[in-house]
Amino acid sequence: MILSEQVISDLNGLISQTPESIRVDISKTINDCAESLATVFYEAMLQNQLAKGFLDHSTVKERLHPSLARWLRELYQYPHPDLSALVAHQRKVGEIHARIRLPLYLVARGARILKQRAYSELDVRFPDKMQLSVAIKYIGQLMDIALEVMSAAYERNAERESRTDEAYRQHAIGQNMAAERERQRSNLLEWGQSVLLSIYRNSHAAALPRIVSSEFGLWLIHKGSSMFEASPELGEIRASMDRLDETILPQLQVVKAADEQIPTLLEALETEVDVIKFQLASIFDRQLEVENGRDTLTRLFNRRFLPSVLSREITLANRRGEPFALVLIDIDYFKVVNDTHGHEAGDMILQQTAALLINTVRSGDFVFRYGGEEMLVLLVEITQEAALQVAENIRSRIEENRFLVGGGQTVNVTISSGLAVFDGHPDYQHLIRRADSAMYQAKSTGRNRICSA
Ligand SMILES: Nc1nc2c(ncn2[C@@H]2O[C@H](COP(=O)(O)OP(=O)(O)OP(=O)(O)O)[C@@H](O)[C@H]2O)c(=O)[nH]1
Repeated sequence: MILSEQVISDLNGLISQTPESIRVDISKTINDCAESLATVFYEAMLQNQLAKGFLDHSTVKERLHPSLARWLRELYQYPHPDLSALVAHQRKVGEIHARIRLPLYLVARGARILKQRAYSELDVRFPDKMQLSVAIKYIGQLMDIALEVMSAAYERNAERESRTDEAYRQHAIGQNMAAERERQRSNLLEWGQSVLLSIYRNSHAAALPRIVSSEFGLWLIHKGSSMFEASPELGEIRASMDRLDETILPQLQVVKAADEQIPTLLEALETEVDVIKFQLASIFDRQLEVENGRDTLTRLFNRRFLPSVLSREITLANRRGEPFALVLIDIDYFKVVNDTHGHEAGDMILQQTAALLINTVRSGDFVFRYGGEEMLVLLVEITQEAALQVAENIRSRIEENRFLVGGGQTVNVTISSGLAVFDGHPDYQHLIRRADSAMYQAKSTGRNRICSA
C-alpha cells in the first residue's frame, strides 16, 4: 500500500472510532480558537532563534497567521468533505517546508506547541473525563498523521534539492580548475595593485576598492564557496578579506601620502594577500587532486565517495535482497618496504596493487583507496562464501606477484584483509567497523591472511 492510501485508511479508522458528537464539538472548538492557537504558535516559535530566521518576515507574518488558522480548521473540520484532498494539502505544506529548508524538527516543535494548547482548550470544553480522553486522542492522532504526510513530502523534496545542489557543485568543479586557479590568482593580484595605485596617485581618500566587491571577491563568494564547500581554507580566506576591508583599508584611507604609517599598513596588506594566495593555491590543489573523484596516485575511487556509494548499496541490497561485501585490505609491513626501497618504490607498489585489484574484481564492484596503504573493495551482490573466495584470490595473486620497484628490481608483498558481509544494519559505519576489526584480527594473527567479521 502506498503512503497516501495507508494514511487515508488510518484517517478513516480514526474517524470511525471517534463518536460523531465529539468530532462535532472538536470542530467547533478548533473553529473558535484557531486564531488564538495561531497566535500562541507564532509567539512560541519566535522565541526560537532558528525559527525566527524563517518566520520573522512581515510577508510571512501576515500570511502565516491566517493560513495556520485555516489549516487547523480544515484538519478538524466536521464532516471532512474529502480525505484525499486533505492528504494532498498536507503534502503541499511539506513541499513548501522543504523549499524554504525549514528544519523538520521545527515543524515537529510547532505541532507540539499546537497540540499542547489545543489540549488545554479541550479541558474546558469536555468536563466528562472519558470524552476528554477520546477528544485528546483524536486531536493528537490527526495532527500526527498530518505531520507524517508532511515529513514524507519534505524528505522527497529535500532529497531532490540536495541532488540538484550536488550536481551544480560537480558541474562547477568540473570546470577547468587549472585555468580558474590562474585566473583568480591574477584577479587577486590585480586588486592589490589597484589599491597601491590609488595610494600612489593619492586618490585614495575618496575610496579604496574593497576586496569583497572586487572581481576576486565576487567570484569567491558566489562561485568559489560552492565549489569548495566546507573547505577550512575558505574560512581563512574570508577572515583575511574581512581584515583587509574592515581594518587595513579604512586605516589606509585616512593616512596622507607621506605618512610614515604607510609602509607598515602596506606590509599588513601584503601579508593578508599572501595568506589568501596560499590558501587559494592549497584549496585548488586539493581539488585538482580529487580530479573526478579518483585518487591521483592509484586512480582508484577516492574515499570521499564511500558514504554515497555505501548508502546506495545498502538501499539496493535491501531492495534486491542480495547482500554485498566489504574487503578491507592493508599491505603488510609497508613501512619496511618504504624504508628499504624508498617512497617512490612504495608508490609504485600501491599503483600495481590497485591495478591488480581492479583486474581481479568484476566491473560492477568498487575499489577505493581507503587510506595510505589501505584499499577497500566493495563486492556487489555476493554471498559470504563467494566473497571469501574473491578475497582469497586477491590475497594469493598479491603474494605471487612480483612488484616492480624501478631499476629492474622486483619485490614481494603480502596483504592482510578483513571481510564483512552486509548484515542488514542500516548504518554503513557499522559495516566498515566490522571489516576494520576483522582486518586487525588478520594482522594480529600473523598477517598474509583474511579474517571474516
Ligand atoms: N610510498 C608510500 N607510502 C605510504 C603512502 N601512504 C602511506 N604510506 C606509508 O605506509 C606505511 C604504513 O605503515 P604502518 O601503518 O606502520 O603499517 P605497516 O608498516 O604496513 O605494518 P602493518 O600494517 O602492521 O603490517 C607508513 O610508513 C606510511 O608512510 C603512500 O602514498 N606512498
